[in-house]
Amino acid sequence: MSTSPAPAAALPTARASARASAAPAVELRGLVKEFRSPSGSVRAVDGLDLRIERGEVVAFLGPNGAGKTTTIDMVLGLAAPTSGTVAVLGGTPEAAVAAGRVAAVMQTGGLLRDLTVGETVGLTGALFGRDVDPAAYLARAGIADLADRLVAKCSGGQQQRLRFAMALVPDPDLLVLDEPTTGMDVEGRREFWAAIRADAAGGRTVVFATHYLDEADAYADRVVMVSHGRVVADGTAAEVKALASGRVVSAEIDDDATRAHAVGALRRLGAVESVEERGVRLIVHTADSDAVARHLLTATPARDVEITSRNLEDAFVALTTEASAR
Ligand SMILES: Nc1ncnc2c1ncn2[C@@H]1O[C@H](COP(=O)(O)OP(=O)(O)OP(=O)(O)O)[C@@H](O)[C@H]1O
Repeated sequence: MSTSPAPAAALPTARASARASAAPAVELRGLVKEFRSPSGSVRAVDGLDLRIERGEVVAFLGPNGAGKTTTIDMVLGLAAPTSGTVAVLGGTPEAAVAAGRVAAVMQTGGLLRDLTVGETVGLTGALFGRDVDPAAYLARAGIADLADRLVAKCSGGQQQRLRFAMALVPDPDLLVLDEPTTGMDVEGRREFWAAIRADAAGGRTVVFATHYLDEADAYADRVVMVSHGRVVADGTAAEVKALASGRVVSAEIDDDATRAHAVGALRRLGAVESVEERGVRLIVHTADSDAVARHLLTATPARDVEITSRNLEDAFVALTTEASAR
């Protein structure tokens, strides 16, 4: 009996075949950005290391002022790092942008209100020296029916999908979106992300900044959580949620020496993230509240034991607050 080799796995595009051997889409090493002002200096990005492979859809998540936009500006070559390095598709951001290999969808700007949606895409093609068929790009952005509408008459969500259509014109390897759905209603967000995900299925690398945990959860393969200019969590949404979805166990131990001994023992228990003392009360953040409660009740004279859940938002605050305390 003869055997034939297994067929090669189907690759959606030539882009996908280039992935394995190619340089990462983004590689940030020891990235620092300081802004100086008369009132002192702000370290917006504080030693950020991040490697994004080709074809990944990555959410860059963080509270206000975490450094998301500043990092994105450096990836797009719009700002220079104070120190550290930025490599995009194996070269400088400027080279990648000039070659049309990186495109961005920002929150505002970039549109002329008196043009129609179709004319806007046509003009974008002209800027790249290409005669493009706007209808094809509008269809991919899910706004084929808006070709003749004036930009000024489009809703915020429709304008964002138009920015997305424009970003597709150079067929970039890397698409960067900075808080693209801010201000959109639920339906607008869903339609916007459906268009992005459909496009990313072809192998394009997508990096987006957002405040919305649910958006990162639903649409990203990987979530990078930043706070105070540093990465505080990095993994799949499920992994980050698992990190974030612990419980808080608290209890009181009156005697100082016994409490200090209990703190040490709790820190040695598996699945304990942190132990904090507030007066006689111990506050324990943990992924295994049963084990912590059992320990407190059986191995210590703890009383008034309480177990409470942390929701994702609480956990996000906890993770980002821990980062600022370090
Ligand atoms: N040009 C600038 N001059 C001085 N400080 C700046 C400048 N740009 C940003 N910052 C500061 O750097 C920090 C990070 O800002 P950045 O806009 O990158 O955060 P962000 O995570 O994008 O926040 P947001 O979610 O609010 O958009 C903030 O403290 C901000 O005030």
